[in-house]
Amino acid sequence: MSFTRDLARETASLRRQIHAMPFNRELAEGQLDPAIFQGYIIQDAHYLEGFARALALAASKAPDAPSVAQLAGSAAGAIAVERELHNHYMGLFGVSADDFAAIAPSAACDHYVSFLLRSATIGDFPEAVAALLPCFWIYRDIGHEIAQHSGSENPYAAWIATYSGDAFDQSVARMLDLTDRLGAAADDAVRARMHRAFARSCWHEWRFWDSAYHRETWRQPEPFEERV
Ligand SMILES: Cc1ncc(C[n+]2csc(CCO)c2C)c(N)n1
Repeated sequence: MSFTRDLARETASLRRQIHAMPFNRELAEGQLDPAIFQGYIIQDAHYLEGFARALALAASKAPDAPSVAQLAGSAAGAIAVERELHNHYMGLFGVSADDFAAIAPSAACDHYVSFLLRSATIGDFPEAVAALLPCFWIYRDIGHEIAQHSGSENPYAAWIATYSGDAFDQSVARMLDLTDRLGAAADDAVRARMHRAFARSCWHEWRFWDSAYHRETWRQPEPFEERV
């Protein structure tokens, strides 16, 4: 069995739950509250920049030139493709660059990005790749599943088309292939770290949608009077 099949089997339950999340079900039906999608897309723009940085850091650790080119290319592609998608939706919702700059990353976004950056800096190359994989793989599966039963009149059609398109499929296939090769060459200790990093990122994907759906903000302490 390939290494990525193993990863899929271990995270099957969480991945099924991601498909069943109200965010994704309502998005598929075109019924997702635009305010929720707006909050999501703003957080996703923050996420994307951190994700591209993590890809670029991982690229710098790659053991061969084709892998450097693949990951650095995905970093550039992530910024380009997603900027287009985000500009489309931010324009539609009337979110200006200043509005965006005034909204800080959510706790879920910050946590996910920090995890990816940590994996790409402190982790070794296989671990970094395993942490980066769910972002590709889960979005492809969600994109395809939603595209199967969603009409062109769906307000989220541009988002759905991005993640169910051929160009994206190809970059996911390359990432799966790289992970399989790394998993096959790894010893047990490295493989265990890859499994852990992959599962943690799958959880972060779940958390990112959950937090967007509930429009979560940072918890703050109650204000209190200082006694002097
Ligand atoms: C939280 C979150 N996770 C994954 C993606 C999907 N995604 C973002 S960049 C990229 C690589 C190539 O474009 C992919 C697949 C997202 N948008 N938001």
